[in-house]
Amino acid sequence: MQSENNQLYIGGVSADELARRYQTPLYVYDVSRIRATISEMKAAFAAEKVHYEISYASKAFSVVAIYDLLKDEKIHCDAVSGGEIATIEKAGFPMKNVSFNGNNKSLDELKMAVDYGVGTIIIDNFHELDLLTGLLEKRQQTQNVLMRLSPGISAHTHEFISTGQQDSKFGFDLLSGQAKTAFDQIQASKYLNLRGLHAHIGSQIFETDGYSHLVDLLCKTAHDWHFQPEIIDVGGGFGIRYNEEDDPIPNATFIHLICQSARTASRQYGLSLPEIWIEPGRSIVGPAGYSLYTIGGRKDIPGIRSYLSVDGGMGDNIRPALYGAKYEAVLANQLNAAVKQVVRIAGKYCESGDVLVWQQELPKTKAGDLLAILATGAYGYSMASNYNRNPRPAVVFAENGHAQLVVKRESFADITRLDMDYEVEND
Ligand SMILES: Cc1ncc(COP(=O)(O)O)c(C=O)c1O
Ligand SMILES: N[C@@H](CCCC[NH3+])C(=O)O
Repeated sequence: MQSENNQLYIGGVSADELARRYQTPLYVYDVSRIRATISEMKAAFAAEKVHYEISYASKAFSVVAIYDLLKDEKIHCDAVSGGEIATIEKAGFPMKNVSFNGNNKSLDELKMAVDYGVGTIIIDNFHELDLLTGLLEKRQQTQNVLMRLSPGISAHTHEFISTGQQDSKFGFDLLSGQAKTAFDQIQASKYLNLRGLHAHIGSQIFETDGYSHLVDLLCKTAHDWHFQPEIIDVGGGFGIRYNEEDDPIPNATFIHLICQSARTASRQYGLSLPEIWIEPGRSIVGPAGYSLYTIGGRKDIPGIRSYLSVDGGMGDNIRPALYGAKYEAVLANQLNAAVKQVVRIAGKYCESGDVLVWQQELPKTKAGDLLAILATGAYGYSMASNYNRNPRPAVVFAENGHAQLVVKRESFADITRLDMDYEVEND
């Protein structure tokens, strides 16, 4: 965390100046931190001397500015909806470097992907397989695809963000044999070019075992199917630090172990080492993001607790309410002042569960002070809502002392824009 004169700085710009210029609540990204993470990941792969691709998972944070940055960093990205593809297209991001995941892609979304020339479609289920094959046949066009497997591996993470277990809506089920049936169908189609296998075991993962098992399983499956994959894609999920309870494994360690496992498994199953793809979202943008809020009201309940309310909440960060996620906050305008209180930081939404930090030590605070919640760069803006008709905050990118507004704050006019003007008929 950068600080100067007891003030929080983000990308070389003081939080105070950011709040004055753009108001609060505000999402701010430290752009050089995103670049550093990508460089760290690239260096880890380069050290392994493997062919690889880092495909940023858009769901973590999808706006034009992030794709501009990824273009600059020359990595790929993964989309899961027509809306994300439209945002990627607006950024002029090379479509050949885009993959398309999702467990219920509509025909319109598949058409959009094929029309735009999305590089890789990651086929998830039989319905999609039929839709895509029909579409390509009509157009007499071929498409590069991966197959998403449901590997039956449970990562130790929150149930709602664990995706690799057998009881999951994602991917072709391996254990029941459905995946093999799908594989045969894909291989039999002259419109589908199957480049490899994909699986994702979950998110916010703090151990490496799941990935080693997964790599082994993907290679063993390929071997059993007499298939030499060009690619194995092990998904995303690398855990990050939100508060002091989190002790994440460095991205480079995950990558090293994934590559080592791939080497071992390829040798064991008689495969040439495939290209290794990862799909990290949270680990690329999460630690680089800050949410700035202005402190408002306070409620002290004797013998119970104190609530500090801020001008945002579950509409800009649903994760504490949805997953019980724990964050850490700092008093941005008194960064190093001594701790004087323990408070619960609540939002302004009409829900008791609208909490941003369950238990936070802070210096003495007063209304008007600036609070920053750390590591909110992933699944904050991307999961934001207009609950209680609150406008979504603006997004600012800060780098080398320069701040750039990249998404405008919503106005009340934006909030009411889609409500139709209609005549009420009185009879
Ligand atoms: C298929 C797939 N890839 C990548 C990700 C990104 O995960 P994370 O943001 O934890 O890296 C997800 C989300 O969990 C996912 O479902
Ligand atoms: N939205 C989740 C992670 C995404 C899981 C999707 N596979 C979170 O905030 O942690």
